[in-house]
Amino acid sequence: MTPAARHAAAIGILDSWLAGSPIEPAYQGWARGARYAGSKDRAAVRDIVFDALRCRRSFAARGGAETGRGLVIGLVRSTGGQLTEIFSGTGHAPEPLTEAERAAGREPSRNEAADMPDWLLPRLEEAFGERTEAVCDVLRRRAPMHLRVNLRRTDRDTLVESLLREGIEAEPHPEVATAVSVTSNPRRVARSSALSEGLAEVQDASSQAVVHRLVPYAGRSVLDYCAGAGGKSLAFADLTDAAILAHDIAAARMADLPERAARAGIGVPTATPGTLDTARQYDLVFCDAPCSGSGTWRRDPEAKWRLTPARLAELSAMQDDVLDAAAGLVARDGHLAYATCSILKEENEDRIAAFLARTPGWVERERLRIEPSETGDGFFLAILARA
Ligand SMILES: C[S@@+](CC[C@H](N)C(=O)[O-])C[C@H]1O[C@@H](n2cnc3c(N)ncnc32)[C@H](O)[C@@H]1O
Repeated sequence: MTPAARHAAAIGILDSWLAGSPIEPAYQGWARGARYAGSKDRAAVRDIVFDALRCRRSFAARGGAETGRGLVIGLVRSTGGQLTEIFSGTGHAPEPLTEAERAAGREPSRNEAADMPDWLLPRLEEAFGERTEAVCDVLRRRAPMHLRVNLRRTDRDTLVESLLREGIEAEPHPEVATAVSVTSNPRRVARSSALSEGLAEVQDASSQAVVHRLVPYAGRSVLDYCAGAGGKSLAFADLTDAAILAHDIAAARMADLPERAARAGIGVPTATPGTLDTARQYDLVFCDAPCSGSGTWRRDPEAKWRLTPARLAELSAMQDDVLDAAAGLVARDGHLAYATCSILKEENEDRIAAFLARTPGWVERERLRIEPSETGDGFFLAILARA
């Protein structure tokens, strides 16, 4: 496919999305019909679509319309590309710009330039003050890819060498001791032998940093109460000798965990609310709570436009329920840790304040707030204990 044909494909996918289809089915619908598209074409089309999702408002302003064409015109204008080369009308390229399209388009307003829904900006300002613009700007860019070295299998330098043999360049992360930043060919990682042999797991550096901060509190037992796919359970098992139990309300989310644990040379049993022994207590109960994911919106930009005030309130109620249930499982001298990959105060500091207000006898011991940046996703962690 020519670059122009790739942009034409992205326009079609973005139009389906704007008409109400979720982005994955919209992309897959195109990909299924595009037998002529090789893996590089598919990756390039996906990149254009996701760039446009991340920068929806600013691209629509520069492109003069919130349509697939408008977003892609805005993208080309924003990135200094040649509109006449992409919109040439030849072969499978998009049609040339009309007079009206050439005349349309303007510099985005301050809110549009942040590429955030209007209702969210004041909430981000509450959390970040003068840094709000910089934080929004980070979320407009592609996310870095990080791996966690599995220390029970290898070390970071050996992992970097092993990746290089498969044409993947990577370097030690500047801040997180177990993390490696992939600097070339990230799409090869999923099928690399480093992953299939259990030398590493894909995990953002901020997720790893949260586990590092909790290692001193692990004691002899950790309950990963909202384990999901179990990335943090595996990190705990690699970094501590504590017994780890992975728990989630949805068993299906943990389906791959036993296999991943076996590959890493560790054992991580799983439980659900139906099987969890609620009479048992743990030195550390870790709640990686369901949240808006706003600290990771670079990876899932669709979610930025899908979140509503009503959904945020629903999430806050779920977060409160998780904290209440988890607190009862903490041993007398143990710790309760609450984390989200959200950057919204409502899901973070406010949830801790509400828990402490309604649950006498608990105090906050430590807090970590990680701003989304070139080095990792946004994260929040609070560590609580009985007074
Ligand atoms: C942010 S994700 C966890 C991510 C995971 N810890 C990781 O590192 O990949 C939140 C998880 O909480 C689970 N969850 C939601 N409500 C829950 C509840 N009341 N009890 C336990 N798990 C819950 C969801 O099924 C989801 O898998």
